[in-house]
Amino acid sequence: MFKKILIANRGEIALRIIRTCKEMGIKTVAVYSTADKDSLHVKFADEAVCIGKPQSAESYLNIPHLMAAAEITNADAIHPGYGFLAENARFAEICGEHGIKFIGPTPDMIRRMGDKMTAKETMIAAGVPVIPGSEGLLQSVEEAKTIAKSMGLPVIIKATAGGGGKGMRVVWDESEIETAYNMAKNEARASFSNDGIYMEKFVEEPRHIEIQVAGDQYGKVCHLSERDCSIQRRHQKLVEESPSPFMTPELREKMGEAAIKAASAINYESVGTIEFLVDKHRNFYFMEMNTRIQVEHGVTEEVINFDLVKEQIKIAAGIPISGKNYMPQMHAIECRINAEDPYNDFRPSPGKITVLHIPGGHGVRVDSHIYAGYVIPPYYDSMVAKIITMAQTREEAINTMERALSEFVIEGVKTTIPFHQQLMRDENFRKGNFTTKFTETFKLV
Ligand SMILES: Nc1ncc2cc(-c3cccc4ccccc34)c(N3CC[C@@H](N)C3)nc2n1
Repeated sequence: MFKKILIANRGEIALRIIRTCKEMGIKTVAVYSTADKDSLHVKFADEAVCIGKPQSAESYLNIPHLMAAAEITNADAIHPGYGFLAENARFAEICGEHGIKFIGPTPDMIRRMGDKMTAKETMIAAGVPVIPGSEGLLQSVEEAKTIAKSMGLPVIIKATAGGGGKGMRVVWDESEIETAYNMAKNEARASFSNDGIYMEKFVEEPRHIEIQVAGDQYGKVCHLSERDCSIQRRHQKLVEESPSPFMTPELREKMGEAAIKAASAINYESVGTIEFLVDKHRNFYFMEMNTRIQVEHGVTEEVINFDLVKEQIKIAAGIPISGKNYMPQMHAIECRINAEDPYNDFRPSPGKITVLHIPGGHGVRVDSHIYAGYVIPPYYDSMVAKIITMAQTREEAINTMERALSEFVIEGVKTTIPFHQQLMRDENFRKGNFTTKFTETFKLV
């Protein structure tokens, strides 16, 4: 087992990883930019190293600075968290070259799943349902027109180096295809230095249901049930829950089996997530595979009573997984609380927290790094807390969330708490009647 882990991240996920390391008796090294010198993860870690200026490129994305921090503290492993370098194959490779264990899958797995067309081809070969579309990357506008004609509109053009909604264009009319093709290609080249694009039939009003998976170094793979992440705004998840209100035992069985096929196809090693689109007829299609621990991993932890970060560290240390699959024993809902103004187009609202009261009580988990007097920096993403509530039924979990949100006091900055309070009271939400289009018609009053 590792003696010392450097956490190459900040905020709540850095704190989350430090907590599990402490329980495992593993020493921790925090890294921080000059803007994060007063952050909680710095205070909770056994050691802390300043790795540079506030801009991520000068600090949390700066591989030489991170490797130097790992060397001088003699860390034997690095946990990347999510975001930043968590899915950067080159970073994983460099860790290996320095004899430091990257806590995650191999660079090859990261690279293959990071290329969306390669990921899709891998899934087709594994017999996992994928969304109908072009075979391989589009080679010309003419080809795009031919495929769109044969599939019927609407279609969606995606960047193979994109993901998470970046580099996607939905086409509703044949006349738009040429423009959409050229713009998608140019945007992909500009954003990802890779202009590979492909086309799919657009699945209208889908749900986004993802399956948590884990695999060890010995070829064993399991699934740890689903999360419904359909409530999103501009591809930013806002609310996640498990079990999905749209799930049936048969669908869970089939999606779990498909997720295991997907992970087994690449001999997956670490924790990961298989994202599916589910249409109104409960047909499901592989969308993407995430090779990292995700923001919303706590929802799964609470419904199956399991520490996913501990599992990820044990897998990296070569410990075999049990291989058993897990089904939800509870209902859990997570609201992401961002320092943004929901009455002003969710504009970021950094600044000093003058008054703070964190909710508690039965069925409430809050993962957060903020404290009274903490100054939320403007340089990083705006999430300041995740409230997770769990209960025997979905209705009770929603009621507990409403109660917890009403207790949550954050003064000095604006937050999305009012948005979530209204969402919990929304009739369609309470009925589980929502798709990824939900927020397009949900207006905060
Ligand atoms: N063929 C096909 N049809 C519908 C889709 C719908 C989504 C999607 C998924 C989740 C939220 C969305 C919000 C607006 C537009 C699209 C989505 C989607 N995503 C969004 C980000 C990435 N995970 C892939 N891919 C799609 N692909």
